[in-house]
Amino acid sequence: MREITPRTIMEMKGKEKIAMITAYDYPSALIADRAGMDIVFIGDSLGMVVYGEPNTLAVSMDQMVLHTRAVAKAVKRALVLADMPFGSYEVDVEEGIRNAIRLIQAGADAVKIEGGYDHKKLVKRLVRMGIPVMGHTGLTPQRYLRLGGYRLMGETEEEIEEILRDAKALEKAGAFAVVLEFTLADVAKLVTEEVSIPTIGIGAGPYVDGQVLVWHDILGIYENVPPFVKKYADIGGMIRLALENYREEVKNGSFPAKEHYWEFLDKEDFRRKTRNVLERLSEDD
Ligand SMILES: Nc1nc(=O)c2c([nH]1)NC[C@@H]1CN(c3ccc(C(=O)N[C@@H](CCC(=O)O)C(=O)O)cc3)CN21
Ligand SMILES: CC(C)C(=O)C(=O)O
Ligand SMILES: [Mg+2]
Repeated sequence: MREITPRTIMEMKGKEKIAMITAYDYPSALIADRAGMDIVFIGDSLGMVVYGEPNTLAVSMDQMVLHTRAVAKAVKRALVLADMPFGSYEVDVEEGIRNAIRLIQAGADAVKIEGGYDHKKLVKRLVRMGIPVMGHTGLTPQRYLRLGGYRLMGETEEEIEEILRDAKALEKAGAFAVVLEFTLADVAKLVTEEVSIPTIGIGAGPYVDGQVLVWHDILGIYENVPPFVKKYADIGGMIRLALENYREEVKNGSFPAKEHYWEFLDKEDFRRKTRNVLERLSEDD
C-alpha cells in the first residue's frame, strides 16, 4: 500500500493543493515520486509525447498496461493513477470494468475516465468493487474529432452546464476527484465550489484544488506544448548538447579515453596467447 491514497487526496481539498504530474516510464516515475508529487499519472497523452501520434485516439490498453507496470514499479509514496484509453470503456460497462481491472493489476491505485454524466453507471460499479475512479471534464481530448481540435471550454451556457453536470454526476457516483481541462478559470472556480470532491486543473486557472501537467511539456522535451504550459527546464536542450558533445568526441577520437577501456598490461603475454589462438583456429579448417 502506498502512502497517498484516494482518501488522502480527498482530505486535501481546501487545505493543501494537490500536485500531479504524468510519467510514462520507470526512471521518470522514480524522480517524480522522490520529488514529492502527490499523484503520478500514466496519461493517454503518452500516445502523443512518447509515441508521436497527433492525438490520443490510437492509444491501446496494451500500451497503458505496459507503461503502468513500469511506473508502478518505481513509485513508493505517491498515488499511481492510470488513464482509461479511448475505446476501453465506451462500448459497455462490462468491458470498462474488465479494462480497469487490467490497469489495477498492472499496479495502478486508481483509474481515470473522460466524461462524467455519461459514465455514471461505470463509475458506480468500479467504486463498489473497490476501484477508485477520477473523472475528467472540460476539454476531453478523446472527443478530438468531434470538437475539431483542442480548444478552451466553458464559454457558452451549454458548455458550463455540461461541465457542472459531469462534475456533480462524478461526485454522486463516488469518484474521488475530477480533472478540469482547459476551461475558463471562472468555470473551474464554480465547479470547485459546487462539488465536495477535489478538482485538479490543467489550463483551468488557480481556483482549483490541484494542478496536473504533462512531463515532457514542463521539462522542455516536447515541441507542440499547449498554451497553458509553464516550462520549468530545458531538458531537450541539455540532451541535444550532450549528444552533440558525444558525437564530436567519437568523430575526433577523444572518446573513449583511458578511464573508459581496459587493455593487457603485459603485451608479451597477449602476443603469446594470440599466437596460440591463431594456431588452433588454422588447425580447425
Ligand atoms: N503534450 C501534451 N500536453 C497536454 O497538456 C495534453 C496533451 N499532450 N494531449 C492531450 C491533451 C490535449 N491538450 C491540449 C493540446 C493543445 C492545446 C492547444 O494548443 N490549443 C491551441 C489551439 C490548438 C488548435 O486549435 O490547433 C490554443 O491556442 O488554444 C490545448 C490543449 C492538453 N493535453
Ligand atoms: C492532460 C491530462 C489530464 C491527461 O488526461 C493525460 O495526460 O492524458
Ligand atoms: Mg488523458
